[in-house]
Amino acid sequence: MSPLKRSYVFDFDSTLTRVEALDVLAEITLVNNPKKDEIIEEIISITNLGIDGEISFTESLERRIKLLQANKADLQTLIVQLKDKVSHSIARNKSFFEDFSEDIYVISCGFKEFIDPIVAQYNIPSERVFANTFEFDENDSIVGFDQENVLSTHNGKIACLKNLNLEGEVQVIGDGYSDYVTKEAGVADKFFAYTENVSRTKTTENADHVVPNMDEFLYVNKLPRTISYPKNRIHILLLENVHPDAFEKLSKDGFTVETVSTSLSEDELIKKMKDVHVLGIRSKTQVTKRVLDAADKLMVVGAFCIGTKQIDLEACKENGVVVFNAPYSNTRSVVELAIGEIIMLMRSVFQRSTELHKGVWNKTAAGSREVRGKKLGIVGYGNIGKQLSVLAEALGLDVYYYDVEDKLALGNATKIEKLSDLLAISDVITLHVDDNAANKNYIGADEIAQMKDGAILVNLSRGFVVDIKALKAALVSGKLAGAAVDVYPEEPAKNGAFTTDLKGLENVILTPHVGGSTEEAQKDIADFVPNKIMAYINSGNTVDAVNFPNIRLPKQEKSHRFLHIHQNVPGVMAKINKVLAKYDMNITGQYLSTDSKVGYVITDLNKQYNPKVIKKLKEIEGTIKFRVLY
Ligand SMILES: NC(=O)C1=CN([C@@H]2O[C@H](COP(=O)(O)OP(=O)(O)OC[C@H]3O[C@@H](n4cnc5c(N)ncnc54)[C@H](O)[C@@H]3O)[C@@H](O)[C@H]2O)C=CC1
Ligand SMILES: O=C(O)C(=O)COP(=O)(O)O
Repeated sequence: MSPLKRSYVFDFDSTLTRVEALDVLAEITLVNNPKKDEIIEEIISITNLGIDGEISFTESLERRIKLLQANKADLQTLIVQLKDKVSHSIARNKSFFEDFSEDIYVISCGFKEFIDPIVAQYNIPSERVFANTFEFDENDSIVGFDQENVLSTHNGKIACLKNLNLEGEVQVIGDGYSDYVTKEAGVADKFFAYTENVSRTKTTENADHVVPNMDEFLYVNKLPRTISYPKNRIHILLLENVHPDAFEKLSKDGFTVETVSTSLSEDELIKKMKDVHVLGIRSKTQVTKRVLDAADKLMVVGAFCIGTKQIDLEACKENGVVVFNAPYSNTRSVVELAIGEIIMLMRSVFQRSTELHKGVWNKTAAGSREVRGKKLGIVGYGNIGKQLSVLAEALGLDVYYYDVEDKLALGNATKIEKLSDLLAISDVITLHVDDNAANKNYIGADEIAQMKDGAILVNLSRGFVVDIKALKAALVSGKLAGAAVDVYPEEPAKNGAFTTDLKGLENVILTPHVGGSTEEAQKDIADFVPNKIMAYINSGNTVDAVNFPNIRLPKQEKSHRFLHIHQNVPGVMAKINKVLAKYDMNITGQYLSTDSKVGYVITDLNKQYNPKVIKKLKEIEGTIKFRVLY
């Protein structure tokens, strides 16, 4: 059976290019006109009236041309600009236009003078471009257009297509109502509403398919494409009020992104995970084995924070799910809050403030001390502990630290070998250990007893690190002069009611886990984590993954990329390469990295592949996940 003959009829403005060409021409011709903005606004509104069918197209064209005051030289400038404004996914799939050139037509109510040179780059010859033509006067000024051309008239595209009488299935791809009506009139078999640049309800609600880009169009039609699976089909779920920049960035890259402002319970999450490819969370959402087992399509979890113990990292690995976090973005914010709280506690500022709020003036120096010269004991000298060390020293604090790992002292900080020694000498103890479960109740009654009388405790790490009952007892008895607590053993999934045993105690600063909640930190995280997610989804790069072998293989031109995640058992690589050899595939790059449980291999191949090879690779025993990138 011969393959179905198809003709592909593309619109030009806002479909093949990201812009309406006459709007761009207006920007060029009106550059020095004091009424430029007003006129451009008028042109845009006339353009839209015409596209939506509110006024006749001829009228829209006449009115716009009059306002434009353009000439031939302006058209040259326009062409140069339009060459840079081809729709991204069209440019990405240039080979489709080259390979299917004979079946591709452009029917536009724009003008051949600027369309021809743009689409010629895509191998579409002038004879398959149907559009209007300008009329010029003796000074090369544009004074009108060829009124005989059907495309200058209302519903001109219908007449044009009818005249062409194209063979086979006629598919029209465009963003405007005038494109849709070809289907309605029966001269097109299928209408694809193209929404990469603009989405018009009147067009999308009537379409056979709404295609957000060329990848989706090619996917729906089972045509060759540069991306094997259109990104708009990749569903990203962002929980816990992740900064909106993440939504922007990921949507702009073509993914379908859904946001939820709160965390979700295990059962709620399980219900949602069926169609989720990428999950973004912060410190609250528990990504358990049950959640992962319900998430067949899941490829990545992005922790938009530092801590990752809320995620079952081993189960992720076993399911071939890569986890990224943002290890640095919010560290400075935590450090600044710690410094501020240490000063506030040393000065008893919250007591004085609370008294005054209640109408009591209590001017006193009792229990109010400078930080200068006091001993600060940092427990956990990691990314946060180290930065705090430097800033605290600049304030005149005498810095000591204890870490289970051998960490180099920054500045004049002094390393202490035993926690008990650090507890005994410090005026302020601040906790910055990691979220490892082994740190549960790390600071309990015994440790507090070892602290100086009247010392201060700050916890911005994890709630379970401190035994809250022991802390309360020490604050009530006066053993400790104050505390700042940002994190709690149990934290709510969303904003609202909350209580803790520490509520109501004097000189205790309570904050709702906001150590890393600054605009700067959240913005930076919303840049950092999406970059990691995109690098993995788009090219297979796992550098900086917290649970996975780290690989980056530079992109190679004109190659296909296969990603294979498998159990790390002997012989899998040999089997992969045997399958590739059997199907005569030429490997141009291959990189394998393993850890004790999984192996991850990226293979680049420079030949068209037989689809059977994919099936065979998926069938290899021990395969966890397999993906073709391009
Ligand atoms: N309150 C908030 O909003 C935020 C809290 N955090 C929490 O802050 C903590 C520290 O973060 P980073 O400095 O980025 O982590 P990190 O991993 O860079 O440093 C942690 C350090 O603690 C040390 N450590 C672990 N257990 C220890 C123990 N029992 N005794 C002594 N040292 C120990 C480690 O060796 C490491 O040097 C983490 O728990 C993180 O989740 C981080 C950001 C925001
Ligand atoms: O980065 C971390 O580990 C934090 O504790 C901050 O978490 P959050 O993003 O504020 O839920």
